[in-house]
Amino acid sequence: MPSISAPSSKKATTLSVAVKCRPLTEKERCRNIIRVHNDKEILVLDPDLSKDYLERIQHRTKQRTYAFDYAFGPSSLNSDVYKRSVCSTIAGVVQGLNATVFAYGSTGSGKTYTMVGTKDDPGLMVLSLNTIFDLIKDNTSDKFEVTCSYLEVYNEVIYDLLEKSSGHLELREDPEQGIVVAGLRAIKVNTLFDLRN
Ligand SMILES: Nc1ncnc2c1ncn2[C@@H]1O[C@H](COP(=O)(O)OP(=O)(O)OP(=O)(O)O)[C@@H](O)[C@H]1O
Repeated sequence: MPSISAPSSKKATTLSVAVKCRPLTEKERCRNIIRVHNDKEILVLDPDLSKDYLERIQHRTKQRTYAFDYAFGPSSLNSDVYKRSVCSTIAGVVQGLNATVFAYGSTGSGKTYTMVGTKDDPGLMVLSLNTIFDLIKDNTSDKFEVTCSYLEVYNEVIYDLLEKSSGHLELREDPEQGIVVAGLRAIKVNTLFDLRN
């Protein structure tokens, strides 16, 4: 079966990609074509159920395995995602490293749920802020300034989700940091979260 994965020679990377398959809605149950194979791979079944056994074994099928740095199934909590794929990145922020965590996906794919979450299943932004403030509390020698913004890039237009009446934001050039978004320190691609010290 064909599979797509990062080259095995690539041992260290500054970019990790995680996939999270949210629980299916009632309407979607008839198109249940995603299987989380293991903690790194998902299988997308051929949605054309009319294909017979012969076609499938002769690879005349659209069934594909996709590999990621992390794969999470419908029963995974946001805290599982956070612990495995984000937590170590956040710790570096308090030591002066820049880090970006963003959610990308189509409408209704679960980006807001993953980033914001609920009271019972807090999202990555909430868990990150908890970690940041815990680390700051433990650090008695440095002074910190924490800023937070929450942006969405939708159809290539940027919106400030903390100030909905602000309309869309413009990109501007910052001579020191390259492109930044409207002077804010966070970006979001239909939910993108950027942490800078
Ligand atoms: N892990 C999950 N467990 C339970 N429900 C979930 C989960 N992830 C997403 N959902 C539900 O799926 C629906 C769509 O999710 P969400 O609103 O987060 O999507 P979105 O990608 O932010 O959509 P949009 O781009 O349209 O804002 C919501 O009803 C949400 O509660």
